[in-house]
Amino acid sequence: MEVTDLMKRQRGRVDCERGDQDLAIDPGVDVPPSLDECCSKKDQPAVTAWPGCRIEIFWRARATAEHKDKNAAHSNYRPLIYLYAFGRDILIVNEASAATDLLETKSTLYARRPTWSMVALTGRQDNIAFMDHTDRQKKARVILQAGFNPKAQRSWGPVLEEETTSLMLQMAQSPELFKQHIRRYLGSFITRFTYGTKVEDHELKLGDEISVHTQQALRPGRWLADTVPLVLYLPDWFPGMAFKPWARDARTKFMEYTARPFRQARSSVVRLYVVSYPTYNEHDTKLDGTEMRGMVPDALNDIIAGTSKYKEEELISAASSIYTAAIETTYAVFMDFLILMMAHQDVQEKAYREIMSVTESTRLPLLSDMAALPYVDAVIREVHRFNPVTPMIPRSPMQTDSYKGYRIPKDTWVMFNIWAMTHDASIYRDPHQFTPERHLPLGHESSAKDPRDFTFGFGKRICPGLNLANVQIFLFVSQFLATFEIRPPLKDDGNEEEVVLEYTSSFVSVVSYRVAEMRFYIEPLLRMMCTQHRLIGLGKADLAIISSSSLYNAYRSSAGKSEWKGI
Ligand code: HEM
Repeated sequence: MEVTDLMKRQRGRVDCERGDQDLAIDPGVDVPPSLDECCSKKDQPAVTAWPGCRIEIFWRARATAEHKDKNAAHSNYRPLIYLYAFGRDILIVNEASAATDLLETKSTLYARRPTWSMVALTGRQDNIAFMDHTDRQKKARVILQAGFNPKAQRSWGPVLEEETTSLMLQMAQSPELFKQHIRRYLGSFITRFTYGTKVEDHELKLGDEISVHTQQALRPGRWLADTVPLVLYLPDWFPGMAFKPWARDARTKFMEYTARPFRQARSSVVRLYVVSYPTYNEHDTKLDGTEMRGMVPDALNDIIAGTSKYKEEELISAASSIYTAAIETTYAVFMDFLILMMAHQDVQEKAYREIMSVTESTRLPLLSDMAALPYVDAVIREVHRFNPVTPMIPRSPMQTDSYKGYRIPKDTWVMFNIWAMTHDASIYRDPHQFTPERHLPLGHESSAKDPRDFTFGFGKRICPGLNLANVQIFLFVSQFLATFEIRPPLKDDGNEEEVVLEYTSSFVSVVSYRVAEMRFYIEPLLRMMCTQHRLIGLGKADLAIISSSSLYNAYRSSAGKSEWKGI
């Protein structure tokens, strides 16, 4: 059972033993109910746990009082849950106010991630997301934030607009390959942004592989080394040590993926200097400029010229942290959006009409249209809320802490349950309903809290790529809606299938669907129709307006076969 699963589906009976110590509790202060009481009360939301683990449910009385409103049926979460599992203390924080108290008010204390043995074994120790909150980590974050912030967006925003439009065209030409098109679009933009180079197919494949490795490395309970670190000293041939060669392979691939483009960018910067300044040495401060543009070559320029406040190692950390963090999360949001639109045709239609009222069917939406598309923005917020793609944010206090009378020992894995926060009925009425309208102000009622305040994290380690993510999601969503209609697959009797949503329980979570994945993912897009006024542009400089009805006819005549080239 995964922690993410545990938190999303608190069903079934508690399977627990009484622990011999109240590890996280200061005696005499607001003592929680005993385990026997937790396990025997019928009205308790039962918690599924790992066999043999001890479990305490904190603040039962307070939580019960708070959940008395009419949405209480949906609020199955206690504010804090303590688990002892995998040989460590785990505290699950379900309540938004507790997250704010710990991660914003005590932001420095909680600015650390827990340690995973597999992070170092797979070579991710210099990745911003897993490093301690050191000077190097802070500076690497600043490099990323500066690259993605709204000011810098002026340079990459137009490029992203064009690349999104090209993606729409590619998807219209071969809709059955839509997943590959989306991953290539995400991978190619981020590589171009980071290193200033084009992404090759084998690099995309490698990038996908390292993303899978990262997710596997982070799985709680999967690795014996997380629970028994001593096994790290056993030889490979020892029974149960198969994870070691796996980790070595993951590490080699990760190094290949991150070190090679960095070295390439570096040697290109240096080469240029050597040509421009034959007497060049690395400490030459007269150097300026390189033809390669991107976060790494630009920063290297300054570092080599001695005009930067950053070191090369900080840049390496920044650059090597981007790919998995950016691609998997954004891809998951795109997939959630497609599936949710398939399930909610009325929402799709409303958003489409709003877009058409702004673009008047003459062009695809651009970033300058963002403010004029409040319903599209509401749809995006609701997609984030409905299935936060990083449902758990892990942190660990640097020192033993005390919170509302409870002791949280140093090194406890504190898991912030974002899913519970975005499904808290006291913040979002009918949280299990997909309702974009909740994000629009109505009369005197203000709109619901922006779920992105939760889904991008908190405090000192808030996602540094959130501006890029917001911009890219807006472009994808608005251009997709302007171009395509997303419908469920057809059953044998010709009727549309009912859409039943499920979730994957991976570290980055995606809404999935009960029918076989291929059929589910491909069919709705095979049935894409560009209706009369939905037009596709090829990019600003070279705008080709294609009659959408001719696209549709071409599609019909080819009966959706993969060899169809569209236009
Ligand atoms: C929808 C898209 C995204 C979501 C939902 C998302 C969410 C998150 C969350 C929840 C965290 C942990 C924050 C915390 O501990 O409080 C995080 C960290 C991070 N994200 Fe994102 N992210 C997204 C896109 C991106 C993009 C596009 C980039 C880079 C271009 C990025 C780079 C990072 C990095 C480097 C970290 C680690 C920060 C640290 O530990 O200090 N993310 N993200």
